[in-house]
Amino acid sequence: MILKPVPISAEQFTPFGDLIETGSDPIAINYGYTERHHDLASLDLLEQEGRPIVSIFRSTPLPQPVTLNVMERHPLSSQAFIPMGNQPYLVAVAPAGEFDASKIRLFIVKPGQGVNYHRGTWHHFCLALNAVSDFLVIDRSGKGDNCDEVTLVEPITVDLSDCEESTAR
Ligand SMILES: NC(=O)N[C@@H](O)C(=O)O
Ligand code: NI
Repeated sequence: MILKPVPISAEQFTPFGDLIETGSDPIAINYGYTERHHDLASLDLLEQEGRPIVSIFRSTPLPQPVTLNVMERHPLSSQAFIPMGNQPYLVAVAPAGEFDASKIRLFIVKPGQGVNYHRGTWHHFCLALNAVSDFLVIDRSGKGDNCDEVTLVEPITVDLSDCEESTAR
């Protein structure tokens, strides 16, 4: 199957999680020298005495044409990725619940945008593009098996041919 990514939007990502980006009504703090773009993601990290943790994922781009063979979910927690560099990246998601490959959605995400997968949202592991890319990751440490993985019966080839958002920065 071939999929073309579409630019992510908060509305289109709502079934899967939160889009983390600056908005139009920040709170002025620090004597007006800082805009607080407040409370952007619903973190769900405490299940079964879970502990929120902050990590950095240094991700190497998959060879092109990018081919997706697996999807995963975290049944016990959310997982947030905030890019630390200037490269776009890909996000592949499917609704929580029984995995349905026909419901996979593929997004291209700008360097200034992060994503927070809600608990149980199926997603592909971190998909850097163009260059090795660092992501700040907020997820859960704790008891229990928190990663289910499925292998795609039909791998997905990502078509970036006319995706101007995917070009290197
Ligand atoms: N395995 C791991 O910590 N990372 C994945 O969950 C991922 O979504 O990249
Ligand atoms: Ni994950």
